[in-house]
Parts: sequence; C-alpha cells; structure tokens
Amino acid sequence: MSHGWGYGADNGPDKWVENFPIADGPRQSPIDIVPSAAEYDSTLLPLSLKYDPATSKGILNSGHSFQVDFADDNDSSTLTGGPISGTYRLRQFHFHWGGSDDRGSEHTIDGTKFAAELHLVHWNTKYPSFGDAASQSDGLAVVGVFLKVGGANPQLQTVLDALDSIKSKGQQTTFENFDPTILLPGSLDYWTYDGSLTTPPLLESVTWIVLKESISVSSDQMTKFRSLLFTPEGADPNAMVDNYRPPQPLKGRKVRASFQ
Ligand SMILES: NS(=O)(=O)c1ccc2c(c1)[C@H]1CCC[C@H]1[C@@H](c1ccc(O)cc1Cl)N2
Ligand SMILES: [Zn+2]
Repeated sequence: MSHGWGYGADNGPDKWVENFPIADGPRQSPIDIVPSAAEYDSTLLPLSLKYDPATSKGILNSGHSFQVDFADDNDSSTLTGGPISGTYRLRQFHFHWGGSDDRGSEHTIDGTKFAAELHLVHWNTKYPSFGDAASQSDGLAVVGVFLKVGGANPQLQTVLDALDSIKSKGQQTTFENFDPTILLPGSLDYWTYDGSLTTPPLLESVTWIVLKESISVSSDQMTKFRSLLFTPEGADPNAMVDNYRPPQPLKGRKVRASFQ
C-alpha cells in the first residue's frame, strides 16, 4: 500500500505533486505575503465572525495536525462579511508549527516565518456539505492567524491542556464549550487572496483571509505542540513538528488588503 502524504523526506510537500498534480496549479497556498505589493481595497467589508461555543464538539489528532471540530448542521457559528459573499459555517480549526521557534507558519510576511499558524476553516452554505464545498472554487474560507513567540497565551493554554489525551494519531476526546473568538487578535485587519488547501488534496477552493495582527505564544507553549505524534499508538513514535507547506508561486494573483 502506498504510504500516505506527510511532511517527511519521502512523502513531504516536494513529493505531493506525484499523487496530487494540482500541487503545481495556478492558485496554490500558502504564499509569501508582501505588504508593500498588496492593494488596499476599500470595498472589502469588515470580517464578521460569530461563533457559538455550544457548537464545539471534540479535539482530534488527525496525524497531520490536531483539530477542534464544530457542529456545522446550522448557522450557529459563521463567517460573513470580509471578502466573501453569503454565509460560511465554521467546520474546524487546526494549527501548523515548526520543530523550533524560528519556523512553523505556512504563510510568511516578507519572507518572515512565525512559530505557528492557526487556521479556522469555514464552508459556503450555498453547498449542501463541507465535502461538496471543498471541491468548489468559492467553497471554503480559511482565516489564518500567526502565532508569534513572546508572552504566554492563556486563551491558547486551554487548547494545549487537551493535547495530553490526543498524543497519537487517531486519538480524540470531547472538547466542549470552547469559543474560538478568544484566540483572535484585537484587530481583524486582513489580507485576502484566492488559494487552496495547504495539504492534500490541495483543492483550489479556498478564499484565504490572513490577519495582519498575530497572537502570542510562549516558547514553553510551543514545546507543548511538539509533544504530539504523527504516529499511532504502538508505532515507532515520530514527533509532530514541521507540519507546514512552504510558500508557493503567486502566478499572477493579486493580494488585497482590508486596511491602508
Ligand atoms: N490547511 S488548510 O486550512 O488549507 C485545510 C483546511 C481543511 C482541510 C484540509 C486543509 C485538509 C487537511 C486534511 C483533510 C483536508 C480537508 C478535508 C477534510 C475532510 C474531507 O472530507 C475533505 C477534505 Cl478536503 N480539510
Ligand atoms: Zn491548515
């Protein structure tokens, strides 16, 4: 059986194109954001993120990252406004991070990498389900938030405290009454561009909304991210680190800014 995709030398981002030719497509993510080249667009609306903590369900080690899943059978937790039209429902959030504090984010700013990046994944309710939306050019909207090493982040700590029970691939536990709004920075100023999932199947269905302001994370908290394993219980342990795809070619795309 062919080994699945991952982040190692044999199955990492440079190899994904073998099974997912779209890896070389016209709107791949992440990208390096160059603020001086971004165009301010006064028609961009403010982001409207309305999350109901009652929709948070559980936390899972997916073997690629860990994710907090949300009930998305109604419009309790939504993204509206911003660059998108209509209503997108929150499906999950997850992170990408590095083996050391000098790397880990997927998007970069003028080439600068952050220690980690949070992705809040939403799907367009004009489609019947996440799976359907994931294959449509306007199907998904992902809000990206950079984690910059500095002071400890108490709001993040509640998520990190759950990681001891999902150390290995496939492990999950309940994670209720969590409002992801507390993870967001004070400003919702953003850059936006048309892109893709940053992991296989790399579908070109994502409107990316990357916040200008980062949130803080301490070096000790980063160590907690790195305590997870890519591998299932009983297998040779492989630390879950460097689960990020490097920036991809812009291929003529415009990056717009919601702020001047
Ligand atoms: N980094 S990211 O924000 O660009 C991102 C966002 C959402 C998803 C992915 C990556 C990948 C991660 C593993 C599954 C795949 C996707 C998915 C999940 C379940 C499915 O049934 C289908 C798909 Cl496509 N979900
Ligand atoms: Zn992601």
